[in-house]
Amino acid sequence: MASCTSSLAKDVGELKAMMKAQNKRIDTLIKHIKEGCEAKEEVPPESTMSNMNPYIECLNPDILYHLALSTDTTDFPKMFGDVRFVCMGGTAARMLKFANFIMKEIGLKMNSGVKLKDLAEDANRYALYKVGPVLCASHGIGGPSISILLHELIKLMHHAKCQNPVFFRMGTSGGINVEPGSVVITSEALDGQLRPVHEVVVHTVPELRPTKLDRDLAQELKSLSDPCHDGYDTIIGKTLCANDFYEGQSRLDGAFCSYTPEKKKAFLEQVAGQGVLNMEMESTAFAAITNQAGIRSAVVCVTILDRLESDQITTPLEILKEWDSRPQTLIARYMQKVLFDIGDEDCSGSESCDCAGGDQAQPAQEVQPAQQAQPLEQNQSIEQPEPGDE
Ligand SMILES: O=P(O)(O)O[C@H]1O[C@H](CO)[C@@H](O)[C@H]1O
Ligand SMILES: O=c1cc[nH]c(=O)[nH]1
Repeated sequence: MASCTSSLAKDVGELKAMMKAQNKRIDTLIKHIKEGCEAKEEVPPESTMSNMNPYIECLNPDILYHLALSTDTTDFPKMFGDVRFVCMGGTAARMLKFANFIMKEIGLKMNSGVKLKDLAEDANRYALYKVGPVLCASHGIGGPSISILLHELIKLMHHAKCQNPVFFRMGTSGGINVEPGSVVITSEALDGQLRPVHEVVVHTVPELRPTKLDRDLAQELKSLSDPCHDGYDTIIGKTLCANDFYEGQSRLDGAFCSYTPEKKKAFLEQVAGQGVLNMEMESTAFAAITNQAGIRSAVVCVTILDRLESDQITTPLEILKEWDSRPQTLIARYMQKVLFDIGDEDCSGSESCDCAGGDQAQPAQEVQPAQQAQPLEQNQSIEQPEPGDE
């Protein structure tokens, strides 16, 4: 009964938020109608990506090889110009699951019988789904894999003239002295030598790029967790990013092992003593590359074991699946907040708003009509069923 009531309350809250967003949009449209045709058509500004390679402008077309997208066959501003969130995770299945989940969470629908289309399927490398303002991409395993994807996604953002997109990595990790199933939001990503850098070797010379993540974003994400209600902890701490799952993470169960169990224990205790809560394999590249492009970003990973207890992952698949969705739930809450939480706007002068001015909460950014409870439009990942398909 209690859970039914709280689920209804959540639905009502979401519907109210969506209606407020609709009302705000209607106000804008009414204003435009009043201003009539005198209003000039807005030219989209350039993207907000910083430090872009100047030679990109010489590429005609620019081919994003690993995504099978090219500027001569795709209208990037039309197709991707509305993207506000880019979510990345290791596997295609996770990202498809997230794309379907976030669709519902932000009030979008597809007709029954259609399914999401992988926009990068022709390249057979990464999966790419678009759902309204959310782009979801799988990045594979390790720094080189996520680095290639980030180069191409940032160029995609640049060509599409995207404005201030926020990037997330939603992953799994090995916790250190952390209850399995907990969610860790990374405060600082450290490499295998415990340096807060991502090393890129250019012309034989190692360049060290800082792995800066957005502190405010991490705090805001944490504020959206609710350990009592969620049933698990969400904590902020350092993440060790290794170049390998086995020896790179001091496991004793790889094909080779050059250290003793005592050395392993000492290493894990040493890093835990330095504030490291978990280990995974992409956070340094993700943090450094998004930082270089001036993109706000966060790494949110569930811990699937406590490395002080074991190396092998023995948790049943069903439980792992549920844990896998925990970072997704938190990130979805953030997106809902940004898209719909417009409770404190002063709507006293509104022509369509029925609230008596200001429940608390953050000002929300405007939601485009195509992002509200409507069928997805043409620039989304929609695949029509084949004749005869269910
Ligand atoms: O769960 P994902 O996103 O794949 O991330 C973690 O899992 C992989 C290793 O199993 C590494 O890529 C590590 O970073
Ligand atoms: O122990 C773990 C679990 C998931 N991913 C990792 O990189 N390490």
